[in-house]
Order: sequence, then structure tokens, then C-alpha cells
Amino acid sequence: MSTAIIGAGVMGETLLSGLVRAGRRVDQLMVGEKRSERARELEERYGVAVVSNREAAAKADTVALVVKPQDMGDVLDEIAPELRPGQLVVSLAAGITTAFIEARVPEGVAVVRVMPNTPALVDEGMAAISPGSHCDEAHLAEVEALMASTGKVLRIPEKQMDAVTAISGSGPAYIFFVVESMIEAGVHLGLPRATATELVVQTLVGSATMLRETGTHPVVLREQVTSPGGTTASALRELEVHKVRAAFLAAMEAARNRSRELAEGS
Ligand SMILES: NC(=O)C1=CN([C@@H]2O[C@H](COP(=O)(O)OP(=O)(O)OC[C@H]3O[C@@H](n4cnc5c(N)ncnc54)[C@H](OP(=O)(O)O)[C@@H]3O)[C@@H](O)[C@H]2O)C=CC1
Ligand SMILES: O=C(O)[C@@H]1CCC=N1
Repeated sequence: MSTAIIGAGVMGETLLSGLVRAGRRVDQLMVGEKRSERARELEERYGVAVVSNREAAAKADTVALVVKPQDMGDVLDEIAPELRPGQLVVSLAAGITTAFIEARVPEGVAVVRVMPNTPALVDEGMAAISPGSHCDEAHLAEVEALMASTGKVLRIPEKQMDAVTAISGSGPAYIFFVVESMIEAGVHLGLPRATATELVVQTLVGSATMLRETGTHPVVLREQVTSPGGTTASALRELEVHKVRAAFLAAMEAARNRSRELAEGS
């Protein structure tokens, strides 16, 4: 089964590299990319064939669309004449609905929507997938296998996609923002930057591993760290005073709303 990736930016390359790491034969992969310099870079790095979008759509069994949501309409108009019943179109774009895609491709082309995230680059991705209306179990299982090569996969109803985008799609950026903030705070407290970075990164990895391996509720894990009258309680009080919890809620609502706007084409 051949797979084409149209749009080889950050997420397109993440998907491509995951497929290569998972042992997909490079001669079964192809890339459509607008920027010729970027296309050459990927050709050299992976030995993958870079072709026109139309050729990719004509030749591949599965066509993964990884362009910006704002470019999706143009790309679909370009490739639609090449698509045929039985092919599978997988969209990784935020906001873009399966109905939007189905309205622009020939009848009988199956569509699956995916919301991946960048930790897929280290095989720790979280991808949510939703079927379009002409998609059967085999199509969904195929996309599940495609995304499982880079991490976990969850099937969700499409109506949850905007919220999922706000959590796991954009989520790595929130975590990196917190990490960056903690490192800066460490430097402010007088630690060398390298020391602060090592402390923060290992604390993050250790905490994430505890969450995953113990399955214990985060509130319980937080309470275990919070000694009565101790340092953690003092720190957590400041986070509450500065409304960090409310800030996360507002941030994720904003991301969810932006995903809805992208669906409207703005
Ligand atoms: N980055 C992330 O963490 C995540 C991204 N996504 C989704 O993935 C998609 C891509 O995002 P991202 O990789 O960050 O964006 P990028 O801008 O890095 O990648 C998109 C690539 O597609 C190229 N492109 C634009 N138009 C065309 C075209 N007509 N034919 C072929 N290539 C084209 C772009 O070129 P140019 O720059 O010249 O326009 C660019 O190289 C988006 O829809 C986004 O919502 C989903 C989850 C996470
Ligand atoms: O910021 C964005 O729009 C994309 C979608 C989720 C993560 N990055």
C-alpha cells in the first residue's frame, strides 16, 4: 500500500519519519511539497520521491493531507480530479471537517480526520482519529495502524475534535512553555542554566512516567509532594493566586474556539 504525504512541513515530516522508522519501504512513500528547497531536503534526508500533488493523488492508495487548514481548499481542488473511489484521504489539519473534504472529493473516496501531535517524532505521539461518512472499519484500522507507528491512537467522535485539538494537538506547546518558565525561574534563583534545564526535564519525565505507570490521579500525586507547612504548599498557593488553573481553562477554550474558526475558513 503506497502513501503520499502532501505538505511536508513540521507535521508532514513527523509523519514521514515515523513511517520510515516503522519500517515502511521508502519506495511506497511519496511527498508533495510546495517549497522546492524543502522538497530537496526531504529527498536527501529520507530518499523519498517528491512528486506533484496531482501525481501523488493519482498514484497513492492513501493520501495524507498535512497542509495548513487555510490551504486545504486549494489542495483539494487541485487533487480531486486525480482521486478515485477506493482511495483513502487522511487529513491531519486542525479544524477541517470530514464533511468539508467529502464535499470536494469524488464519491467513494473514504476520508479520515486525524489530530496528531509533535511527540510523534519520538514515537510518543497522541493521535485522535474520526471516520468520515463513507469510511468503513478497514479504513479506520488502516489509519490506526498508520498513526500507531508514532505513538498512541484513540478513536473519537468527530464532534470532540476541536476539544482534542486544544488538548493533545496544541498541548506539547503548553508543556514546553511551562518547562521554559521553570528553567527561567531556576536561573533567577541562581542555578546555572544547564543545571536548571536538567532538573526540570527529568522532573517532567519522572512525573509523566508516574502518571502513566501508576495510573494514580494527579491530585493524589500532587498531595504526596505537598508536605504540611512545606515548600510545595507555598509554591502552589502562588500558582492559585496567579490563577494558573483559570489561565489553562481560558487557553484551551481559546484553542478550541480557534479550531472552530478554522473550520469556517478564517
Ligand atoms: N505542528 C503541529 O504540532 C501540528 C500540526 N497539525 C496540522 O498539520 C498541518 C500542517 O501543520 P505544520 O506542519 O505545523 O505546518 P507547516 O507550515 O510547517 O507545513 C505545511 C507545509 O505545507 C506546504 N504547503 C502549502 N501549500 C501547499 C500545497 N498546495 N501543496 C503542497 N505543500 C503545500 C507549506 O509550504 P508554505 O510554508 O510555503 O506554505 C509547508 O511546507 C496543519 O493543518 C496543522 O493544523 C496538527 C497537529 C499538530
Ligand atoms: O497550532 C496549530 O494550529 C496546530 C494544530 C495543533 C497544533 N498545532
